[in-house]
Amino acid sequence: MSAPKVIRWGILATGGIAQTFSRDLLLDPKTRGVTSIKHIIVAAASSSGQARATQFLKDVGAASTAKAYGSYEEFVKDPNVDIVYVSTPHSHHYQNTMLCLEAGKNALVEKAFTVNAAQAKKLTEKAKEKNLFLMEAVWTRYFPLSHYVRDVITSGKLGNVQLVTADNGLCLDPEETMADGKHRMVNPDLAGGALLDSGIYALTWVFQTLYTTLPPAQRKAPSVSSALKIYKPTGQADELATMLLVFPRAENKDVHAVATTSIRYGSDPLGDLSAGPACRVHGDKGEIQIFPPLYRPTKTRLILRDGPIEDREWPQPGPGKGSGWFNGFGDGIQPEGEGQGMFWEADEAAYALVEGRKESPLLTWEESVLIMEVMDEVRKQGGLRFPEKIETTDFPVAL
Ligand SMILES: NC(=O)C1=CN([C@@H]2O[C@H](COP(=O)(O)OP(=O)(O)OC[C@H]3O[C@@H](n4cnc5c(N)ncnc54)[C@H](OP(=O)(O)O)[C@@H]3O)[C@@H](O)[C@H]2O)C=CC1
Ligand SMILES: O=C1OC[C@@H](O)[C@H](O)[C@H]1O
Repeated sequence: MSAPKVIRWGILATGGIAQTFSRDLLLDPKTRGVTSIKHIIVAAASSSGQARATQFLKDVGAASTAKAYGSYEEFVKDPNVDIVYVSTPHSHHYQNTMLCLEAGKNALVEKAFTVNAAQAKKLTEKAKEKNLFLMEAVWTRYFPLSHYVRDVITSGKLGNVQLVTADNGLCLDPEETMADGKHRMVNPDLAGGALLDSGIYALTWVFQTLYTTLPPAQRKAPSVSSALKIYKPTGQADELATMLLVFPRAENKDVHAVATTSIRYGSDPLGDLSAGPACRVHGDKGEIQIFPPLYRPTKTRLILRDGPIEDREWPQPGPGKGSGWFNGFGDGIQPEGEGQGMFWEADEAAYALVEGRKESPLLTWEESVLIMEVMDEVRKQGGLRFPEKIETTDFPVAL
């Protein structure tokens, strides 16, 4: 057996998700049956200073040779970095990713990809021009569970799919946990709000069941009707979004989808799945259900009209510490012994680098841009625009 190909990662920003991702990245890939690749972290950068980056590298268990940078600009020049994981708030993704691409670095960029579709398009154009890999880090798409659900749909088991409902409610109390309005979830300067933070997962389920499952030539953009509720304390970010999408299909087979998201109510208020599925894909021969939370589901139920009900559990492989979660509110959902599951997206990026692919078929550039277009339209219908300096496609802009 040949030695695994080593992918050298650089981590841009040292916040909550950077820590979770990095810990997952360094778990032994063999624990999930992956033998052809291996991830290492060779550098990290913090805009808060080099000491912060040094501490981060230590905390996540990177090798002592990994380099710590106190500036993103210096970091992207590091010749040892194959790919950068961009983990700043939404507001910064465009500037930070453009910085990486201009410096010739491949990039895996946290969700939501950018603030708007124009920025997303510019990034994909730059990646094309520079012949670089670029992917939006919607980790859920790369889970074995998501592969299974897409396969159920493409196999025709459900018949003609007619309706998808998907909900991602976070069950947080923003007045209590984000009282000063500065948290990235509600802060307009960081492009906060339910839609970009959490609505992206409801849309992910709608898109990966109704759009990704079609051959590219048959994919068509949906129409969008929506309503947003503005989070009053910060005034320029949403706390609740409701979206009705209609995907055009030939022969009167248009498919409807309802995607909902909220910071306040929870898809699984008791945290024990008692509220039932958070996504239902309804076909004329049956349905598949995905249980919450939609960003990290671990249970599916297949109900066919002429077959038995099939429940499946999808625990994440480990060995994780079972500790905590990364949204800063301490609501840990990672069971003891499991990894978080962020390694699947890292593996997908690594395979692409090894194979020379510039994008992933599981979330193409075109689809990321289209989803941003849908969220643009939802914000337009809801009268929500962020400050100009984070909506702009100008580069570089100091934020
Ligand atoms: N995939 C998932 O499940 C999750 C994804 N996310 C996504 O990850 C991204 C980051 O979220 P998260 O890690 O929770 O955020 P944090 O606030 O914990 O971290 C963001 C980091 O970005 C850097 N940063 C640079 N400029 C700013 C600024 N002006 N304000 C705040 N931070 C800044 C800081 O790192 P430094 O000082 O080192 O430069 C900071 O620690 C978002 O896109 C979010 O949607 C978040 C949670 C879960
Ligand atoms: O991406 C995310 O997924 C998990 C949530 O808890 C988090 O707030 C969000 O940013």
